[in-house]
Amino acid sequence: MTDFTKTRARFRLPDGVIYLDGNSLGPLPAAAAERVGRTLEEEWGRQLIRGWNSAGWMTQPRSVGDRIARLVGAPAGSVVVGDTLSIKVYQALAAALAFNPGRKVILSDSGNFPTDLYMAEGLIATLGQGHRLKVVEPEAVEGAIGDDVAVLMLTEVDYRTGRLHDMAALTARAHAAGALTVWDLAHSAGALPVDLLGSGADFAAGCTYKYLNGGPGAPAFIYVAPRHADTALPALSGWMGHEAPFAFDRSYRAGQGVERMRVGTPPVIALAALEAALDVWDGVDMAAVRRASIALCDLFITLVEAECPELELASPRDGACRGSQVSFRHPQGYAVMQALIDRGVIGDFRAPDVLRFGFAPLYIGADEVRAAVAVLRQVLDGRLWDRPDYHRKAAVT
Ligand SMILES: Cc1ncc(COP(=O)(O)O)c(C=O)c1O
Ligand SMILES: Nc1c(O)cccc1C(=O)C[C@H](N)C(=O)O
Repeated sequence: MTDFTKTRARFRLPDGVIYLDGNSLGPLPAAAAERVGRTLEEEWGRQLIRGWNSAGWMTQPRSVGDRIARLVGAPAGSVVVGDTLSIKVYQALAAALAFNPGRKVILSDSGNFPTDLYMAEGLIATLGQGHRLKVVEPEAVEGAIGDDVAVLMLTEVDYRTGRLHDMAALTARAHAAGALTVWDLAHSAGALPVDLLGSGADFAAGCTYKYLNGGPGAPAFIYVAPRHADTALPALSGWMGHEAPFAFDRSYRAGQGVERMRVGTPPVIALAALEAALDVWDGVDMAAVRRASIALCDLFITLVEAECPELELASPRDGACRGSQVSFRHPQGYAVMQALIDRGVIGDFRAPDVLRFGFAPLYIGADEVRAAVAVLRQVLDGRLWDRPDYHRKAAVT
């Protein structure tokens, strides 16, 4: 039984804040500062270069990968950590395309996060082999999986609306059509149970700074299905993915299994913060997280629709079809969100008009949902959003 009052106590959240933006950046785990401090003082400070061996820095990408694997339904040894999600999407897509050389279409949807589509376009240009990115509406994906598709590349949970794709069904459909799959789990890992092995996914990648709470700039992870791990082509053939990095061979030989998806030096200090964040997940049951997340999101929808009829639901109503976030539209969405943030309710805004609220049961409960809706009601009733400074867009929204 997961006790969410205990997990809540393991985060440091400022007083007076209701944090509904863990779908963009998770909060600070209370143990992170001490853990990072230890890496700085005891490991870097005292062990110096010896830390690569004695503090386990060099093997951390795999050991941390194994801890994430448990949370996304992947076997130990199939996940490795490093780089950014954009890089990991590129690597996964490149490897998937190389398995299907006779086909030229990468199929994705308009709900995908732009960086995934940009990286696909960049890869297509680099390869120069006549590939084409086909982007359809999310509802049209299944019907668009034809015999020209090399790779189906999707983000499981839509960053704007929270709409959830059926990973197992779409993967099966892609495989039946002779395509491979690449799944972006940015809004899935730590948000809902993911069954990478059971769904048959070929490749997946995700970030650790959202629901996993690894901190700003925390490294990404990549999953390679065990059946592909020793043959997948590592497009970014950096020395850390080499079979023997310290042999300093002139020629590249891909490392064993998922190790070949490593590129360069691991971000040791960021990995220390991520380790502290993953400690909170030890013993947490993803099924319990999912139940609590759906209950919180359902409560939020019910209260907002009852008390704030000027907002229009932009997320699926059925919890089973949604990630762990709820979005509403309002023509003055940006200003409304600034007014909320000023009053301690932190969500975010996605253009053109989406107010986005993430619900992470590890540190958010029903009382906070009720309090957040009461503040939202005040902001709308009093037109508290109607202030010139609330309309001036910041660089990062
Ligand atoms: C679905 C998705 N993919 C990728 C990214 C970004 O990846 P990166 O860590 O490279 O900035 C995000 C969010 O920033 C995202 O929501
Ligand atoms: N990665 C981010 C960043 O570096 C700055 C600000 C926001 C982000 C995000 O993660 C945004 C997020 N992927 C989204 O769903 O919009």
